[in-house]
Amino acid sequence: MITTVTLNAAIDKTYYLPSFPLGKVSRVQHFHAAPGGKGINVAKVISQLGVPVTATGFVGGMNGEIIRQQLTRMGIAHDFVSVEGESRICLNILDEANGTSTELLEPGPIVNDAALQEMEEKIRSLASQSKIVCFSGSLPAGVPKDFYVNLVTIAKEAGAYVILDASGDALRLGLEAKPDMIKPNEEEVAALLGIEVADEAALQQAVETLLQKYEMDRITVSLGGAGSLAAVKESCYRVTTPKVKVVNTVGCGDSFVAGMAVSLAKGLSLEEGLAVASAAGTSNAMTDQAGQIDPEEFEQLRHQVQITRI
Ligand SMILES: Nc1ncnc2c1ncn2[C@@H]1O[C@H](COP(=O)(O)OP(=O)(O)O)[C@@H](O)[C@H]1O
Ligand SMILES: O=P(O)(O)OC[C@H]1O[C@](O)(COP(=O)(O)O)[C@@H](O)[C@@H]1O
Repeated sequence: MITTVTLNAAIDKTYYLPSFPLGKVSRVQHFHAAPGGKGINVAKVISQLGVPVTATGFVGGMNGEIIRQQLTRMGIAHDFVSVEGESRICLNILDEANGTSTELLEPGPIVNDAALQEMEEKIRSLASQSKIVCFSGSLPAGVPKDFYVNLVTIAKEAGAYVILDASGDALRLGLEAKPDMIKPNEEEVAALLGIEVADEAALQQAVETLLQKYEMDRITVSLGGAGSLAAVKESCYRVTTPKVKVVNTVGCGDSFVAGMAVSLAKGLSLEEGLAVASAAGTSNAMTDQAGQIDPEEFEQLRHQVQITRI
């Protein structure tokens, strides 16, 4: 089993607008709402790839109930910790005229100490039944900035392979617990080392430094439509994804993480894993919803991904 952890679960709402003029009234004709937040998106794609997954995290209020109900309807197992307050809504406004995506992310509920303790116990129990545990996304108020250190440590002690996909302080501090894999973007790599990443050679060097410093198994740096760069102890790879018609890129990173988790759970090689992860990310970019892939397209894309050892 794979466990995904979303400490700030959400309802991801997407408004599809022919145009989005600022300071004007726009009437929304076409919208979509689904359980989201990074880890839940990861769970949705893992499930679409046919691997058993359990989603956990904090949920609260009516939105929390909707998240639980919708995941049940999707056939995704879940085991959340309830908190007071309301789970957030994350709004993505797609302007179809100029192809822009504008995201408005609510802060989410305030988590108390009792819920933090309950979460630690939940991770201990789920990680002991899981090959892979994916921690994804931002921390809601009340969660200490270094909480991922506790959770990553617990999951590793329970014997799981740990993926951490976060940013800012949550990632920087979480690294102290030495997760097995991270999936930063270029900016996050630069921020972690406090450097400027001028070109791909500098990025490769930065990634190798991080890999060594935090004794990780692998780092994949996602580069949007330009693909990704991946490093393990002995080698580094440049991955190029096919050019496609892009509809909505929200959730591409989560789909990539889902592909990586699935390939690790199945014992695939890093190169096979990169093909699966990249194809999942690209397939998500071609759909209008975050955390969704088209199985047929995914299969085709998987064979079109180009991986070069650098
Ligand atoms: N415009 C795009 N065209 C094709 N593939 C994409 C595109 N955007 C993202 N992807 C795929 O999804 C992966 C993750 O996307 P990325 O945007 O880098 O992550 P994040 O959502 O975390 O910023 C990329 O490495 C790539 O494989
Ligand atoms: O938990 P965070 O970091 O606030 O991010 C939440 C948002 O990230 C998303 O999961 C999208 O993430 P990516 O596009 O980076 O994959 C949205 O669905 C969600 O609204």
